[in-house]
Amino acid sequence: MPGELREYTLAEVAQRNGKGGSPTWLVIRDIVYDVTSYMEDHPGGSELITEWAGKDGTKDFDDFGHSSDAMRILRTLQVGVLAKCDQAKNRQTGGLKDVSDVGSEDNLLEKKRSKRRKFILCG
Ligand code: HEM
Repeated sequence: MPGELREYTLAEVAQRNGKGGSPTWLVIRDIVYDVTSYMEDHPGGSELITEWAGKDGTKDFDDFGHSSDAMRILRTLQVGVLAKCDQAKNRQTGGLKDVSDVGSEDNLLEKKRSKRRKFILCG
């Protein structure tokens, strides 16, 4: 569908880690970004981004407390969204901000759906 963003698994993102001529992708809050063209312009240096190449850099990105300018640049670099199954995995490994979410009905439903998607998308 036009305008709809492709889903990528963490494994697919990991293949775009800037090595061997691949582009540099990273995940921030379940969105997949291609930051290849921005690396050299990054005020914090390219090394900080390289550290998170092919991975989920949400925590470090947030820890710095980037400005709305940074968010605006980020939006222009979006290439996709993280596959739902991996979003769930991220939450289980500490991405979940609010522990009260864990047992909610929505969350359980989402977990069930995620399991199904896991089978389809993430093997
Ligand atoms: C995930 C890894 C990242 C880390 C750890 C990180 C860290 C930092 C740090 C430490 C600075 C401060 C540099 C200084 O003042 O000397 C900075 C600035 C900045 N970064 Fe990042 N950064 C990351 C990714 C990104 C990405 C992906 C973008 C945008 C596409 C971005 C955009 C900016 C901008 C615009 C600034 C200037 C200050 C501001 O407007 O917030 N950063 N970053």
